Parts: sequence; structure tokens; C-alpha cells
Amino acid sequence: MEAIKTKESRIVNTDQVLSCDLNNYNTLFGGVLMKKLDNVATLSARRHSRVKECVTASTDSIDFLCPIHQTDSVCIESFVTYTGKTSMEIFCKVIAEDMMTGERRMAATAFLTFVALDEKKQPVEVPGIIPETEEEKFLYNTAKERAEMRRLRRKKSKELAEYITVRKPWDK
Ligand SMILES: CCCCCCCCCCCCCCCC(=O)SCCNC(=O)CCNC(=O)[C@H](O)C(C)(C)COP(=O)(O)OP(=O)(O)OC[C@H]1O[C@@H](n2cnc3c(N)ncnc32)[C@H](O)[C@@H]1OP(=O)(O)O
Repeated sequence: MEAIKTKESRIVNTDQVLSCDLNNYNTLFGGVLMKKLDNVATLSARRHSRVKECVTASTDSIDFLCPIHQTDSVCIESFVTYTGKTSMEIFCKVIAEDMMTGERRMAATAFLTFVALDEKKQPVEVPGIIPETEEEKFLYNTAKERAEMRRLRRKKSKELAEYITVRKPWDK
């Protein structure tokens, strides 16, 4: 399978901050941003793999670096940074821009892992990636370490799931 350039999976989505999406502090509700991140990242995964369905296998931590105000625009940029056999790591950056002054701030960053599925909903192989810019190369070269951390985390999660109960709480 032929590798694909990182830029081919790049998705850029810019939105206003709607008043219905604010929290009690009048800044963008983090949950709304997380949903947007997943939507944009899904499109990057689908653009890279060109399959009908890609599922979110895991999300790393999200770092909210600064609040997003109603006077800002929110631009989410996502692209595939690294691929395994059937999985894709997607990096998202969130840039808030003050629409009055033009000041741009890095509001959040996040890594998500998607898996491409075939018609039977089984993981299917994805093309490799060709990073070109300095940023793409940096993310590509540091991805193996993040993948290993996820592998260990997944192992621990499975161990925990075997240990904890699924019994109804009142049936103890
Ligand atoms: C809280 C703050 C964070 C926020 C920061 C981002 C912000 C944004 C948040 C949006 C948060 C909403 C996100 C909901 C979005 C939906 O609603 S999507 C629906 C939710 N997702 C699902 O239902 C998926 C459920 N899981 C599954 O179906 C199966 O486990 C999977 C993912 C298809 C994997 O299938 P499997 O049979 O276990 O296959 P397996 O061969 O073991 O693994 C296949 C590949 O997946 C990889 N993989 C599997 N599990 C994992 C894992 N946990 N981690 C990494 N890689 C994995 C494997 O390493 C393997 O990779 P390759 O070596 O092939 O490259």
C-alpha cells in the first residue's frame, strides 16, 4: 500500500463561538470543543484511510491552554501524524483568534487514535505516512514513544476491567 503525504489528511475547521456553547464563566464549554475535535479528527482519519468508517480507539489527555471567549473564532486543524497497521494517530491544534485585534493563541492541543474498519467492522490496514514540514516530521518522529505509552495504558485498562465488577451496585 502506497504511503500518503501528511498534508493530504489535513482538515481545517473555523467556527464562531455561539452563546449556547458557553459555560458559566462565559468561555467556550470544554465538552463542546471535545466534540468538535473528534469530528475534525474523524475526517482526517477518513481522508487518510478512505474507508467508510473510522472509530475513535482512544484519546490522550486534552490540554486547555487558555480560555476561548465569545469574541474569538476557533480554528481546529487536524492531520494524521503516524500510522500503525490499522491505527492512525491524529494531532489536533486549536487556535483562538480575537476577531477585534487579530491576536492568535494556541488554546488547546490533543492526540487521538483512530482505527479504520472494513465492511464487517474489523480493523483494516491503512497506508503509511510521509511527513514533509518540520512540524510534521517532529510529530512523526516522536509518535512511536506515544504509541508505546498507549499500548501500556490499554494493557492496564484491560487489567482493571477484569478486576472491577459489572454487578449492579445494590446487589453487592
Ligand atoms: C478525556 C480527555 C481526552 C480528550 C482528548 C481529545 C479530545 C476529543 C475527545 C472526544 C471524545 C469523544 C470520542 C467519542 C467518539 C465516538 O463516539 S467513536 C465511538 C467510541 N469508540 C468505540 O466504540 C470503539 C470501541 N472499540 C473498538 O471497537 C475496538 O476496540 C477497536 C478500536 C476497533 C480495536 O479493535 P480490536 O479488535 O481491539 O483490534 P486490535 O487489533 O487489538 O487493535 C487494532 C488497532 O487499534 C489499536 N488500538 C486499539 N485500542 C487502542 C487504544 N485504546 N489506544 C490506542 N490504540 C489502540 C491497536 O494498537 C491496533 O493498532 P495497529 O497495530 O493495527 O496499528
